[in-house]
Amino acid sequence: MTDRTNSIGIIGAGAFGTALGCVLADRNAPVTLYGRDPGLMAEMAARRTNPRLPSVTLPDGLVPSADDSTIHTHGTVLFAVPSAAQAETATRLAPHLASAAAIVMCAKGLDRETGHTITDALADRLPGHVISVLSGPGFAADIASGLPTAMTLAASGQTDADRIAATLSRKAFRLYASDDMTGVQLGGALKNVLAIAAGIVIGAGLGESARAALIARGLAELTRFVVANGGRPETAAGLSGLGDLVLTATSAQSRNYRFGLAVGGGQSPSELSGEGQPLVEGANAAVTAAKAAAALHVPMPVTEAVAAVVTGKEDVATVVDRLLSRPLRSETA
Ligand SMILES: NC(=O)C1=CN([C@@H]2O[C@H](COP(=O)(O)OP(=O)(O)OC[C@H]3O[C@@H](n4cnc5c(N)ncnc54)[C@H](OP(=O)(O)O)[C@@H]3O)[C@@H](O)[C@H]2O)C=CC1
Ligand SMILES: O=C(CO)COP(=O)(O)O
Repeated sequence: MTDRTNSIGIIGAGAFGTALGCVLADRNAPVTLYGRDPGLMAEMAARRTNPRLPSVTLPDGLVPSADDSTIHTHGTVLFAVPSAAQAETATRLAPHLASAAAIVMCAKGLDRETGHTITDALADRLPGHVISVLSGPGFAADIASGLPTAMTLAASGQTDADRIAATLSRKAFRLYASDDMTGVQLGGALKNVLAIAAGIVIGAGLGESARAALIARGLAELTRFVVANGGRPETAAGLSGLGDLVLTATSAQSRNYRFGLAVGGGQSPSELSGEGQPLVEGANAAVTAAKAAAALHVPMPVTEAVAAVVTGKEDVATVVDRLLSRPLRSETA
């Protein structure tokens, strides 16, 4: 029987929740993976596979479940549902959580209602719980296959961050601890926006030199946004900012990048969104971040351009022309 303080539960049986379950589960320390569809969870338990991560066989220690009533048995609970579902998930699960359970928020986005970090929205709904965030470069398929990955685990206190990072780290899944919750989350949200932009650049045939420029200037605006919101520039330069930006702005494994490729190639953003389409968190994040940046007077030309394109207000040619017409300035200004 697993000790409750060491027991891990994962909410959300999508690609990332399943990958985390694969890397964390052990025959002697099982991990429960909670999904909302009882039929799918029963099928996963029987077939030992998840259609959202088809390349992977689920390890013996991973237990698919649709029964929220056992959530109180876990000392650490990972919320691996998309950004837009995090707040409602917290509200729904609050009565089921053990009072001392540590929460790990695993999505990359912003709270759409408030424009703040998602952990702020969780803290309002889960008083008394330590709330942390897991973010950084790591594709679900790579993590689940046991390939080496490194991500950041942030909590508001370094001691909590160190403890939770130690609980969740494995030999090939290395978590670096941080106390910069804001920097880590804004980096994760904005790298998705920039991955869309990088995909558009390549899809529109603008070339790899233009993409390199986009990545560097995108990192500059990501850093400005992090700092304006109270995060640290070195967090933006770390795994959750630069690290994840490099990964998702250069790999067709990224859904945000693939979305950008299709839009750059002429497809309409509205056709690529909604029911049945892959999750693209950067589209909403672009709109939310552009609004927040305007309120803070932080210049974010790439984010504004992505927001204009994904909402159908402007086409790719128009925003590219505008970006190329910006006055020249000092690189570090
Ligand atoms: N995939 C990856 O490589 C990585 C993903 N992430 C982050 O993880 C988060 C989840 O992404 P990922 O797992 O890939 O996405 P998927 O689309 O693969 O899965 C999303 C999961 O969340 C469930 N879900 C959606 N809405 C709700 C809701 N309202 N209540 C309960 N469950 C819900 C879905 O259930 P259903 O099937 O019933 O719709 C599905 O199981 C994102 O924020 C992403 O940025 C982070 C790092 C890597
Ligand atoms: O965040 C990711 C890897 O670190 C996954 O990116 P996508 O959501 O764009 O697929």
